[in-house]
Amino acid sequence: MGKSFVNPDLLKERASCSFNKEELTNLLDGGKEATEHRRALESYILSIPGAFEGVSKYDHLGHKEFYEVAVAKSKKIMGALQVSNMEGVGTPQEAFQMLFGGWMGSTLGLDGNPLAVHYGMFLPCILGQGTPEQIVKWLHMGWTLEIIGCYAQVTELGHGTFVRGLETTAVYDPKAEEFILNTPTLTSLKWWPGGCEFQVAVVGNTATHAIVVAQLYTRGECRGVHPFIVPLRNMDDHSPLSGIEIGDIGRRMAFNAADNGFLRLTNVRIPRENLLMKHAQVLQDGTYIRPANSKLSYGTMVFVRVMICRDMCNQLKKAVTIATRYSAVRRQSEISPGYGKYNIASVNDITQPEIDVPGAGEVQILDFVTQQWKLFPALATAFGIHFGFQYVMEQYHQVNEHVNNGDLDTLPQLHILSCGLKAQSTGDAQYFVEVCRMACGGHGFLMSSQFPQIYGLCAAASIYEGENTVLWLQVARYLMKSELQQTFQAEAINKGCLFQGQTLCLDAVLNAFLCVAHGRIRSSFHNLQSLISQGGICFEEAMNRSSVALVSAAKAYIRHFSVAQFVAHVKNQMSQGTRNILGTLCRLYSLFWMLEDLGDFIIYAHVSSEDLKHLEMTRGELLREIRPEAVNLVDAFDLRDEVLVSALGAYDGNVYEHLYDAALKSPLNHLIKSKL
Ligand SMILES: CCCCC/C=C/C(=O)SCCNC(=O)CCNC(=O)[C@H](O)C(C)(C)COP(=O)(O)OP(=O)(O)OC[C@H]1O[C@@H](n2cnc3c(N)ncnc32)[C@H](O)[C@@H]1OP(=O)(O)O
Ligand SMILES: Cc1cc2nc3c(=O)[nH]c(=O)nc-3n(C[C@H](O)[C@H](O)[C@H](O)COP(=O)(O)OP(=O)(O)OC[C@H]3O[C@@H](n4cnc5c(N)ncnc54)[C@H](O)[C@@H]3O)c2cc1C
Repeated sequence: MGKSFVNPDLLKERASCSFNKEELTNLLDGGKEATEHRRALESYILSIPGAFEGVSKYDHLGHKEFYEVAVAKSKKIMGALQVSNMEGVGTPQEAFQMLFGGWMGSTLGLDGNPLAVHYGMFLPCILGQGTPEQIVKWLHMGWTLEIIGCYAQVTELGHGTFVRGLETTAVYDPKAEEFILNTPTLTSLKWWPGGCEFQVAVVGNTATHAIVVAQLYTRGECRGVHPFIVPLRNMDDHSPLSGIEIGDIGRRMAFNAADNGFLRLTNVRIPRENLLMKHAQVLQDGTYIRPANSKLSYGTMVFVRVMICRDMCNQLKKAVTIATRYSAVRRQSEISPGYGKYNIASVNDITQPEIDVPGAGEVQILDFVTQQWKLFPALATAFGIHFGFQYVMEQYHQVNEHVNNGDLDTLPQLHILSCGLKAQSTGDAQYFVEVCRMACGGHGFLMSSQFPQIYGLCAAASIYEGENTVLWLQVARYLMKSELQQTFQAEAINKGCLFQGQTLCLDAVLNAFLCVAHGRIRSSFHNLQSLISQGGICFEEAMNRSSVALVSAAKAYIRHFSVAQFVAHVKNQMSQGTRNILGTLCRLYSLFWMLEDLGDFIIYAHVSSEDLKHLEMTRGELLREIRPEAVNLVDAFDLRDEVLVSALGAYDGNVYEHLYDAALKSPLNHLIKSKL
């Protein structure tokens, strides 16, 4: 693509860096070896012929062609990974995680990935909900793509959020030792199951099986929702099996490389063994054995919510890398005459051929403080999401181990943390990706910038796996009911001054977030109690009446958690330079989110007008501190060009050449040429 040298503005940005970039990359990866391992895996995946095909290759395709290319390409990459021994760089499972975890998803040059649900949900669901025998039976076929699964998990045309209200039924027939599945109404059609084409087998490798969640009936009694493996297609010719009607629900705002489908089941019979029976069982005679906790069957949702945090972190890192590099290269307007020229002339270590930089008297748009106030909080928030994800992932493993040992005590906390972080990370990422897009002006609106795809993925994640408001209300419900309530009865003590000298003190800031969380929770609790005791209404009705404030309380609780994680990481072992820049980012993260909820900080943390003046001055200082480090910080995310797939965000910063190359791929240009 165009020039082989690096844009001089980016060279200048990279010429001075106050911290060790590689150390920061290692810190994010989880150690030096982890970075090396990731890089080797990336290179391996990218060495598969046809894996990376540049920017905007498929943007112009129609729905069907786009999906066909996506399935063929995914299948090819997966196939290559499975037949190779991966030359000691890792396992296919790790490669799948990389491809589907938001890190390399767009490497395919596509919008989402048609096998993500198969590898990210269908198989984890079997692993989490199946008995050892069921895992042996299904897992291998899944890994090798002998079968492809989709996740008709919950959502129906008429119900998504309210899982208990699903209408699909699975009635046990003890004579045949089979379940009979039905979607008896229009509203009970499974709707949205994603990731694997439901339609006619366009390229011969579409969903063959589904995990279907249905109301289980045995001996005439409804036992609640349970997961079943339902074969969908004849394995020889891929035609739908008897009683199965399947289709595609149409093009969506984004995610169009994956498809979403619908499914009608009419008297579909499956063997008893197709009920995933790790937690609840139906014996041959129809005896029902209850799970230790009815919510254990929601385990896949918990897992996926945790993984969404990682995905959002990766998406935001991409967006902020693209926007920051672009802002360092893009020159527009003058701050004062000659300001921009002076910037370039001051670079003394450019090893590039002499080039004439157009607009050299104009400034890098990254020098506009308003631009910094758009990008740097986004950058800081990417770190915030990263540390939150790390913590909840560890918790997930620990709680899973407890559950496997029969100890369910920590399940509610994990549910709440995963709901809260899923809602916060998707909300923050969606917000900041849009900010980054707008920070790139007109070019950010192009598909070749990659922003539309990234934004679409974040917007979708705010809805799927639990719509965010609903998840915030789960957090709030826990806060209102749990033992924590006792703790929150006591007012958190305001530790006074937010500043130590001129510096925003992280411990004091953390305490201010705690005061806000306590205050919000306490006030919601008192409101709830008075609605119940004086208003004479039940808990649930009182929850609904207070729900706007309850969502704020839940958000304050989770934001305090995230600030606490960030502060804890700044205190970890690392070199002084890296600690300084992480500390600066942590201050900016805290300051940004404090200013977003300033009213709460005034009420509950007693932030004064003096503090506010000081905070605004500190904002300017933090932005000035981050400015010379910004490009180096996004470089430390270590997102290769083939992973970013963006004309605006390439490492070499040759934005205009890449934009031109991408434009030439438009099929309309081929029409013009042929007429000439
Ligand atoms: C590449 C990416 C592709 C993306 C693919 C996307 C896939 C999907 O979107 S799949 C569909 C996902 N669907 C959802 O996430 C539905 C969201 N709804 C729910 O999770 C639930 O219905 C609910 C949590 C909103 C409410 O559940 P319900 O059964 O109605 O619960 P109750 O109100 O009766 O009881 C609440 C009770 O249960 C506790 N609880 C709820 N969920 C869990 C859980 N997962 N683990 C542990 N505990 C859970 C909750 O805390 C309450 O406890 P108590 O207050 O003690 O009663
Ligand atoms: C791209 C994409 C992929 C998907 N993939 C899958 C998949 O593979 N498998 C699958 O099963 N599903 C999938 N889904 C469906 C998804 O899980 C649901 O759309 C989601 O859970 C929200 O449910 P809903 O659509 O019923 O929204 P609704 O619940 O109807 O929400 C609409 C509004 O009502 C509000 N609301 C609803 N209930 C409450 C409440 N109790 N309290 C307060 N407010 C409430 C919500 O906040 C929201 O504002 C996918 C969705 C998308 C967008």
